[in-house]
Amino acid sequence: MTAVDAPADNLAQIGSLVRAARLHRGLTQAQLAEKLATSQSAVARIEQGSQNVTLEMLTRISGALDSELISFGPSKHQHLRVLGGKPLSGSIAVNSSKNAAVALLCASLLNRGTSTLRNVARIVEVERIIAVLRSIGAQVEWSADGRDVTINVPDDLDMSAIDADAARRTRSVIMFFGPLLARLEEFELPYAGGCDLGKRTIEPHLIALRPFGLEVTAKAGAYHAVANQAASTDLQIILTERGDTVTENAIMAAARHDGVTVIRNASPNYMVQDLCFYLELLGVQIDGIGTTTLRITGKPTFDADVEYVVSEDPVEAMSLLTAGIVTNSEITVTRVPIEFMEIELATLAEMNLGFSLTPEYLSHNGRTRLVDVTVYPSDLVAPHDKIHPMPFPGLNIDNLPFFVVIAACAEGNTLVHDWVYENRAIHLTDLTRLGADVRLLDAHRLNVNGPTHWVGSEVICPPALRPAVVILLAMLAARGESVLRNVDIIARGYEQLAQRLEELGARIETFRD
Ligand SMILES: CC(=O)N[C@H]1[C@@H](OP(=O)(O)OP(=O)(O)OC[C@H]2O[C@@H](n3ccc(=O)[nH]c3=O)[C@H](O)[C@@H]2O)O[C@H](CO)[C@@H](O)[C@@H]1O
Ligand SMILES: C=C(OP(=O)(O)O)C(=O)O
Repeated sequence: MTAVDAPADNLAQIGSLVRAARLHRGLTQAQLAEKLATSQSAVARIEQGSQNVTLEMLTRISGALDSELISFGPSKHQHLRVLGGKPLSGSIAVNSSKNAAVALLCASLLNRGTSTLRNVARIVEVERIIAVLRSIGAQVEWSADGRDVTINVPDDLDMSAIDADAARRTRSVIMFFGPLLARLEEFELPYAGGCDLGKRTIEPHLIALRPFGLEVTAKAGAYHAVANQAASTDLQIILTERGDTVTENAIMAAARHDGVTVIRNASPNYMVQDLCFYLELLGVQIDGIGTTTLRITGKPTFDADVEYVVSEDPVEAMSLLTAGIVTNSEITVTRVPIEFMEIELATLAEMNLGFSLTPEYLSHNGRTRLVDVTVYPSDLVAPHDKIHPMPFPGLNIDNLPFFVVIAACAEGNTLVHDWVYENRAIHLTDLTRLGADVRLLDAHRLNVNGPTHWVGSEVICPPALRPAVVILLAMLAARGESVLRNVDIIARGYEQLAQRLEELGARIETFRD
């Protein structure tokens, strides 16, 4: 039987599919191994994407899990059928964050020792960065339970072997610039991609990294980077934008810079804090974590075996709370990183949402403050003022789309202003297909008139992560049957979202054409 000689990215995707289907069936790796007459470690390797699998094995796995894992011929997208209009109940925990995980994976390039990242979300964005790391020579392994990742980076990286396809499908790969500039004199990175949110510049990254000696020219399909001497030992970096990944790039460059770097207008957002906590474990001294001015004392080499537990995702917290709010349910979302949800909750309080919080407790990283939030059925009203995002501390840019579906449930008129992305607001007008009155005033502003009498409908998933989830959540509110087509993009940022919502009582069925 022929082995599927697939690129690492595909093997990782097959592994993720196997794991998702196994968990959906409620089987352990050992139970699946028994059905397949193989060992648990073989199942673990398949799920890690670290083993070529035969077509025969794939067919057997499909049979054992009663799930079509691969199809031949034209690709078959995944769709969701939702039977909505029913209240949810129960409790659900927030998963660890996509944006911290990708930053930490990029930062592991700085370390010569073993970096173990615990509690990593098994999502496509993470798999893509792992595929890129593996392609240039890093050893990246998932633990048997699929929660932890260990990374070992060799002294010599082979940038010519980079998995350009995986790299081009994520924007996060731009965070290779910061750690690589201290390791390599010259390298190329494919142009970074991501969701369809309109143009996203990398200019602030190039400005921030220039004082460290990085010079970048754009060539056909790739950035050509040359690392020169840094401008001086002590550096002052003033960011032109308080962006998250640009701050992370500057921090990673500063960590390896032999001197003191002061970064001003830094983003103090959650993923930046996670990155700083990991670098502290590596021995980098960072003053000002959680503020807009960071003072970093770098080190030319790192050779430490470190473990870091990734913190909880505020955007997933917002997504799960929204599921409860739009279905007018009482649900509890546990492990909410409260520092990054305060403004969202204050805005929701102004909209008359009833909710309660437990006392704070610490995340497994020992640093991030968590609470459990219970939301109650409420008669929502539109806020007096427009809702708009700001770099942290402000209403999170990625949480804004959830306020559109919430505003559609509220009595009155809400203006939502997404000044950040050129092309994200438009995707939310798909809510009109489910009965909402959402009008695009211009590329950045939406007028939402509620409350909505939601009705089930069929919608093709927008090519943007958060708007896609917003449509799914509106379908939970909509009476009758809805179909959301081509939902693959949701797996970029959410692990098992449909299945986890089902645990709250949502009725969602996954199917393919
Ligand atoms: C992997 C990761 O961590 N991704 C997050 C990160 O992406 P990332 O850091 O890549 O975000 P971008 O650099 O694309 O910034 C988003 C947009 O905001 C604009 N901008 C940003 C800051 C600012 O002070 N002024 C300004 O105008 C940028 O020009 C851009 O249009 O931050 C975004 C904004 O929080 C989030 O949506 C992404 O989920
Ligand atoms: C825009 C987002 O992420 P990225 O930067 O990965 O595109 C997001 O998470 O909504």
